[in-house]
Amino acid sequence: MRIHILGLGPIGCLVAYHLRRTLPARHPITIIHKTQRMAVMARQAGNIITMETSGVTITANDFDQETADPHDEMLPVRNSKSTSTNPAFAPKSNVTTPIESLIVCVKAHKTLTAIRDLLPRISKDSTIVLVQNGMGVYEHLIQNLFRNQEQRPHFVLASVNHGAWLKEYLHVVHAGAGDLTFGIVPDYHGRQFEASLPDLNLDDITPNTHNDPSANHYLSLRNTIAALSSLSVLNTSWKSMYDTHMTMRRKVVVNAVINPLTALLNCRNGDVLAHKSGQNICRNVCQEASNAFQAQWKSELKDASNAGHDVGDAQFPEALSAASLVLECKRVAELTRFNYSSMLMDVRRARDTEILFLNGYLLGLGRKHNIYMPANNLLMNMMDLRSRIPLLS
Ligand SMILES: CC(C)(CO)C(=O)C(=O)O
Repeated sequence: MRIHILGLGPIGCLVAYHLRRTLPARHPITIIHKTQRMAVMARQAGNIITMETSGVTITANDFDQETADPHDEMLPVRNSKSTSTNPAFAPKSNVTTPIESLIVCVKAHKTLTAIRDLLPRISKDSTIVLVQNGMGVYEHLIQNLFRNQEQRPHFVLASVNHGAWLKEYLHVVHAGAGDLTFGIVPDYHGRQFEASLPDLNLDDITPNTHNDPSANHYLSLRNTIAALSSLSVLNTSWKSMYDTHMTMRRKVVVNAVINPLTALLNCRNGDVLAHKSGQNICRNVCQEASNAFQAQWKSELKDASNAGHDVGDAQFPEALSAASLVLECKRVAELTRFNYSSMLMDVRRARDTEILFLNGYLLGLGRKHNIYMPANNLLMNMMDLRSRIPLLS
C-alpha cells in the first residue's frame, strides 16, 4: 500500500517519520510538499525527515515526493505577457495515479482546498484520515466536495495531543509525548466496522480472506487502520466512533480556551490559567460548550428513541460536564505550559487561524440548539479583530 501525507507541519512530519521507520520499505510513503521550492529544499537536504527528542536527532529517509500545487512553477512568470500556450505555464506536476491512503495534517481551515486539488485522484476506494485541531472539518468536506454518499471515500477522524514543533522544514522536535486516537466514520453501506466491540477487529473492515466480495473497496481502509495502529511509539489507538467523538469534543474545548487566549495575549500556554481572570474565562467557555453538548445529546437521544431504539436511562457523559472540561483545560495548560499554541504561532506569522473550527464550531452547535454562548462569541470576535490588527513588534 502507498500512503500519501498532506501537510508537513509538526504533526505531519511526526506521522510521516514514524510510518517510514515502522512500515516495511515495500509500502511507499509519499510526502506532498506545498510548493516546488519546498520540494527542492527537501531534495537538497537529502530527502529525509529529522526527528528530535531531548536533543537527540534521528532521520528517516526513502520518501517519495510530490508537490501539491501543480501550477506552482507558473508563479515566476505569472505577471508576464505569456499565455497558457507558453510552455512555462505547463503544470510541472501532472501526477494522476490514484491515491489509496491520504493522511491529512494541514490546518482545519486549509483542508478543503488542499483536498480539492487532489480530487481527481481520490475515489470511493480511497481512505482519508483527518488529523487536525478542531471539529466540523469532515462535515465541511462532505457538504462541499463529497456530496454523493455512494462515491465518497472512507473517512477516519483522528485526535492528536502530542506536543511538537518544527525547527526547520522537515525537522520536527517531539517536545511532549501524548497520544493519537482515531475512529472510522460509518459508511453508506452500513458495514459494521465496530462489530466486535468492546474490541475492534480489522476483520470487521474486511476479512483477510477471499470471502468478501467488497474486499477491494475496503482494502485501503483496513491497511490504513493497520498502519496507524502499528505506530505504538505515538500511542495510537483505534477507538469506536463514539469514543473518538468524545475525545474530539474534549479537545475542541481545550483548544477553544487555550488557543485564542494565548493568541490574544501573546503568551505561553501555561500563563492563561495561572490567574483568576483566565480561570473565569475558561469556566465560562467550558460551561457554554457543555450546555451545547448536552442539548445535542438530548436531541440525538430523542431522534434515536423516535427511530424505535431503546435509549434506556442514558446519562449525559460526565466527561462533557463543565467541571470535567475545566479540569482538562487545566491539565493541558499545565502539561504544555512552556509551549506557544499553534494559534499564537499563526498570528505571529500573520496567517489565518483555525478559530472557525474551534469556537466557531461550538457557536454553530449552540446556534443549532438555541444555547446562548457569550464567552465563545467574544473570543471569536476578538480573534477576528486580532487577525485584522497586526501584532506590533
Ligand atoms: C493543546 C495545544 C494548545 C498545545 O499547544 C494545542 O493543541 C495547540 O497549540 O494547537
